[in-house]
Amino acid sequence: MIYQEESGREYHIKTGKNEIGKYVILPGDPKRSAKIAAYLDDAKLVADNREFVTYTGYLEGEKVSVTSTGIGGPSAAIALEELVHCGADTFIRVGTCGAMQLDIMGGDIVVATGAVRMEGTSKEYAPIEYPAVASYPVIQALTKACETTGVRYHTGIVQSKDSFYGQHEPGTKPVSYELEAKWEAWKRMGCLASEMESAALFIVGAYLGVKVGACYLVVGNQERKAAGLENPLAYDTDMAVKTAVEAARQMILDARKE
Ligand SMILES: O=P(O)(O)O[C@H]1O[C@H](CO)[C@@H](O)[C@H]1O
Ligand SMILES: O=c1cc[nH]c(=O)[nH]1
Repeated sequence: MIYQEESGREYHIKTGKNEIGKYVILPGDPKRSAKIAAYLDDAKLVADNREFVTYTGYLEGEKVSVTSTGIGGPSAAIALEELVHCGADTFIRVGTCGAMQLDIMGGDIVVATGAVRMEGTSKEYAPIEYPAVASYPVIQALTKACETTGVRYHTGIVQSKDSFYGQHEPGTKPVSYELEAKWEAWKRMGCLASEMESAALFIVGAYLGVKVGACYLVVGNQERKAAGLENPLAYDTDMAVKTAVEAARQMILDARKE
């Protein structure tokens, strides 16, 4: 890679090859990295550059890393590419999302099976006809983890976009005609929730031949609010974090049985 440092460290995430596990948990928020690392054994801070904060520790004796991706597809794609250079091959995004269907409440967990590509990054990797799909073993591990913890969860398609305020205040944007019409279409197609990184991660993961899945805390549901229904808000990501960590543990144990 043209910008790799002489030390072998990656240009943006500043990690080297033997510092990263095969399994990596990917929060968006850099402050979430330390919270996730607390669930690993013997976790150590490996690198802290820009939005990319990386810890590496162990689960069931297997090296596992955590790297934050920041907000949006561009930085998430960079993190994924550079982590793959460092030897990682299985990724779990753990994020937050806003629900779109009336039966989904703040505090629930959503597990993505795929993502609508209403963002720019994935279009620089694959033609728009190619679907952004989560990896089946990661989906399975995440749903099993939700069953184990007993959390209320939903599995299905999420929508990834670039503009947070285009989701929440579409009518204020000059392209409101497009944002509002498409939001209605995603809802009618059964999209569960909206977030910002998964489509890029699923497409870059498919291009690189690695496994990627995602789960999210539902912060709130603007559709419930619009319908005049109760709309509890939730900000504590701990259950989503536990779900992602348990899914990683599950995949590590399953790999040993094979
Ligand atoms: O909580 P994270 O992982 O950052 O995920 C969601 O929160 C951010 C927007 O508030 C976007 O990154 C979105 O995808
Ligand atoms: O509503 C939300 C909540 C989190 N992240 C988003 O992108 N949207």
